[in-house]
Amino acid sequence: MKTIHTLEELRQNLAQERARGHNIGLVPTMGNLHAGHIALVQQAKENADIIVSTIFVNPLQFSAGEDLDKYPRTLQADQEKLEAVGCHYLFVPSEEEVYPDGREKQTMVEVPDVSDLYCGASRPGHFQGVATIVCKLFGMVQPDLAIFGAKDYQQLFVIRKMTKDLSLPITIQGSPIVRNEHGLALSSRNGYLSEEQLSAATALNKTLKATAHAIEQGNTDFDALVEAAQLQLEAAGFQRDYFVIARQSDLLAASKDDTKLAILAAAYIGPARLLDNQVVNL
Ligand SMILES: Nc1ncnc2c1ncn2[C@@H]1O[C@H](COP(=O)(O)OP(=O)(O)OP(=O)(O)O)[C@@H](O)[C@H]1O
Ligand SMILES: CC(C)(CO)[C@@H](O)C(=O)[O-]
Ligand code: BAL
Repeated sequence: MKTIHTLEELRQNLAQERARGHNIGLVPTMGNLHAGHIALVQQAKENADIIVSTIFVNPLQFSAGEDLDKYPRTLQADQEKLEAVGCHYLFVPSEEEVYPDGREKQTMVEVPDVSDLYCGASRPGHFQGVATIVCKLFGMVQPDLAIFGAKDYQQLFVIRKMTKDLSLPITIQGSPIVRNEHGLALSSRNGYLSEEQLSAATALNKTLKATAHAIEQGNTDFDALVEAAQLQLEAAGFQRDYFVIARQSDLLAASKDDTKLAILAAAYIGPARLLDNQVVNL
């Protein structure tokens, strides 16, 4: 695997790959890689000849006071994991390479409406930052295919809409959530938690599954289900962010007649804010 830091070197290498007839799969990350990220690379390998992973802790998607500075940076361990799974290129640009005119002067990409919901409401500007960096990575790598995890369900929705709205010739694939043996979705931010908090955090997935089960059994009192779920999470030691039974089509709150649902949740435990979701198809 070749690690590349500049756009010029990336473009030279990828031009050669394209000239050989290879198509390109992109796996964007913020690093501190775990088995969830490696599954994305594996899926990319099944669908593209050459895999480019990127590591960039994108300042534009962090709000003031968030964990930008303490976000774990573990480049050497990440390189070893990507090498082992057979990734071909790792692109690790500096902030200057990505935002040469500075963050404040960067043209921004804004996906309307959905960017203001849920994670976007808790983290103002977050999805503008995500859409902008992903759009830039698409321009830098010019992949045929890009893969994102279903753990960040709203992010995947935003990226699909951006790709469609901007007519970008890139196939977007989602990849299933990878969990630990107790059902907790793997996340870099799990590393902020103590053993005790990690164990309590399994309530997030349990609560989502219980809510999904109740809906599958015919319960349509979504307001009551959401409030019961929030109380369960609080009893386990979480503090509320959001818990919503949404429609898959536009992520707005579902009504009892909707049949394709996504239960989306974010909650705080200790120093971490965790995300998870459960899809329900009635
Ligand atoms: N458990 C997981 N299963 C599947 N995909 C995942 C998982 N965790 C992260 N991903 C995906 O990996 C990509 C990179 O995510 P990122 O580097 O932010 O990792 P993360 O573990 O989600 O970190 P964070 O804790 O900061 O949210 C995203 O597409 C994300 O959805
Ligand atoms: C897609 C992404 C790499 C953009 O910075 C990030 O939001 C993430 O890691 O999910
Ligand atoms: N996995 C989403 C990246 C973020 O939390 O900013």
